[in-house]
Order: sequence, then structure tokens, then C-alpha cells
Amino acid sequence: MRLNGEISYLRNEEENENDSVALISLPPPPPPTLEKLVVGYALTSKKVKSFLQPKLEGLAKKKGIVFVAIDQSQPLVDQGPFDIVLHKLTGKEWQQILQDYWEKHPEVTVLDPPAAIQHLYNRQSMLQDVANLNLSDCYGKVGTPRQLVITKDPSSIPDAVSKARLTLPLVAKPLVVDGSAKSHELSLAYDEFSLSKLDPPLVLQEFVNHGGVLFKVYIVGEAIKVVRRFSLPDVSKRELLNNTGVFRFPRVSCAAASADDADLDPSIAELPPRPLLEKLARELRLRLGLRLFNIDIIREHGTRDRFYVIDINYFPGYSKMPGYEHIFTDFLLSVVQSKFKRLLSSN
Ligand SMILES: O=P(O)(O)O[C@H]1[C@H](O)[C@@H](OP(=O)(O)O)[C@H](OP(=O)(O)O)[C@@H](OP(=O)(O)O)[C@H]1O
Ligand SMILES: Nc1ncnc2c1ncn2[C@@H]1O[C@H](COP(=O)(O)OP(=O)(O)O)[C@@H](O)[C@H]1O
Ligand SMILES: [Mg+2]
Ligand SMILES: [Mg+2]
Repeated sequence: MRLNGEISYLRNEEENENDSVALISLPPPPPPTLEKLVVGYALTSKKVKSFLQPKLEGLAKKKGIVFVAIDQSQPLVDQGPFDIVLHKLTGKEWQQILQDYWEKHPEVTVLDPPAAIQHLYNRQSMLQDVANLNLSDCYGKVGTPRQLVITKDPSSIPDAVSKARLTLPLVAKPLVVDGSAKSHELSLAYDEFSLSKLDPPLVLQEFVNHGGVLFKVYIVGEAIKVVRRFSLPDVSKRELLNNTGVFRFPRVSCAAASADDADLDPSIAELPPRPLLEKLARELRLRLGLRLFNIDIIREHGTRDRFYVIDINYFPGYSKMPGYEHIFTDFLLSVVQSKFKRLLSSN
């Protein structure tokens, strides 16, 4: 990034140290001004369409931010120079290219580090940090539903489930999340035996009744926004007794399922307490080493303060985060400004 003013500011300070007369005669330095911030992006065409909306690009331009599409077939060093590289591509090859580039150009901020993102592409490792957090304070408790990973041999599932003492019904989710439609094909299983019909690798997660409403918590650096989405309805004891089988369900909590304007039971609709979300987001940001993600969180029906994180997504559909244009552009500016502050203080 090109910042005007920083260098002259420093020089004046140095002179001041050795010259007591200059101390009184020098005017205060002008605040640093941002010339241009170049953000290279490597995103799928679907993500470009949903994220790079004209309103975002317009606002970014006003703030001196330009977005430049990265051509993956060309060396990264021949493009840019970039201040920030924003990316969400899953291929191993791309990750290596980015890693190599970053090693040679540590001055560029890569959002986010490929290895840290990788952690979210597996539904087992994705929730490990939440489970280890054991977050419990006066605002509520946050955990993860109990789950079991099945990597092979579907015929062994009923036995494995009963040994692990998992409570039915169970949500079966593909283990790997790679952005494909298949990785979002989930099923609800009412009995153990039907689970042998499933296709590993997968995780089997206890279904938690939550009144059919889910909270999507968007995180962009230190900013947090929460929205409500409709979700799967509760499963009653009677329903569980009277049903068998495994049922595929469609994408239930997508943007079209917004529940923000719905007339809901207040005990179900009440958002998780802000201090709890702030603590959760802060801890996850640090532990995951990520700045751009969202969390799907549900409240156990009948409780006020028992929450479960069921899903974490890297670089989610930010265009559905209220005010994302302002939040995202301010974030990009803050990332580079804090980097400069660190550089200046270490010199
Ligand atoms: O995994 P869940 O919790 O379902 O969240 C998904 C992912 O974040 C998707 O991003 P990606 O495809 O990059 O994984 C996003 O698509 P976009 O960001 O492309 O819009 C979806 O938006 P909707 O499809 O609008 O719900 C959002 O619901
Ligand atoms: N353990 C669970 N208890 C209750 N509902 C769940 C559970 N896991 C998933 N769901 C429902 O399934 C939907 C999709 O599951 P999720 O883990 O978020 O997968 P995806 O990555 O495809 O969004 C959630 O939005 C929620 O409605
Ligand atoms: Mg989800
Ligand atoms: Mg997900």
C-alpha cells in the first residue's frame, strides 16, 4: 500500500530528538493519507457474483480500494502488486502457489492463510476449537453436538453409533466441505439400522431441537452481525418413535429462509447475548487464525442459554450480512493500516 505522510512524519520525529529548538518550531505532522489499496481476489465465479456487488465496488472506489481479479494461469508476481490477496479456492495447486508467493512477499496480507482455511473444510476439525473452548460464563454455554466420524464400512455404523451412545435422531453430514453441492447433502436418520445405507466419509451429529430457528453469525475481523434463518423443525419423541429411515433434506437455512421479519415466539427468536458472541468470535478468530468466517449456532429449545455451534463456513455469503459493504471496506483499510503501524513501531 502506498501511504503518504508516514515517512515525513517519522523524519520530523527523529529530528526532534536531536534538536530541542525544532521541538517548538515544527507544526504537527499531517495525518497519513491513503493513496490506493490494491486487493487481488481469487474466487469462484459464483462467489464473485454474490460478493463483488456494484455497491461494494462503488464504496470501495470512494475509499481508495481497487479489486483486481487474479488470473490463476499467470504467475502471481507478474500481477499486482497487491496489498491484500482475498481468496477462496480449494485446489491444492492454488494453495501451493499462494503459499510460495506469500513466502517471497510477506508484506502482502493473505486473507486468510490457506492452512487455517483448510481446518474448516472438514466437519470434524471445523468444530474442534469450539469443543475445546468449553465456553461457559454468565451469558450462557456454548458447545457442539456430540458427533461421530465414519470413514469407511457403512455396515459398521449401527454398532459404532450404539457404542458411542449417540442419541437419535442424527444428522448425517458429508465429512469434507469443498463448496460442492454434494458436500451440503445432509440427511436426518431416525433409527440406527438405516444408517448403514449412508455413504461415508461422514459425520453423524446428534440432532438438537432448537425451535426451527438458527442464528448465522457473520464475522469480518472484529465486526460481528447476526441474522435469523429458518431451520429444521423440532423432532418430537412421538415422531421419533413412529418413524424409521434416513431422509435427505434440502438446504434449509439458505438466504431465502430469512426469519428476521417473521413473527416468532420471542424465546426462540431472541438473539444469543452479544457478550457471548463477542467472546466466541474473539476466541475462534485467534484459535482458527481466520478473520473471515461465519458460525451457524442454535439454542436448545426450552433453554435460555444453552447454545450449540453446528457449522463454521469460510468466506461465507457476505452479501447477506447487513451493511457488509461498509463493514468489509473498513476492514480492508484497517488490516493494512494496522500492518503499517506495526511496521513503524518496529523500526
Ligand atoms: O454452508 P452454509 O451454512 O449453507 O453457508 C453457505 C455458504 O456460505 C455459501 O458460500 P460458498 O458457496 O462459498 O460455500 C453461500 O453462497 P454464496 O456466498 O455463493 O452466496 C451460501 O449462501 P446462500 O446460498 O445464499 O445461502 C451460504 O448459505
Ligand atoms: N445438530 C443439528 N441439530 C439440528 N439441526 C441441525 C444440526 N445440524 C444441522 N442442522 C440443520 O441442517 C442445516 C445444515 O447443516 P450445516 O451443518 O449448517 O451444513 P451446511 O454446511 O450444509 O450449511 C442447518 O442450517 C440446520 O438447519
Ligand atoms: Mg450451515
Ligand atoms: Mg457449512
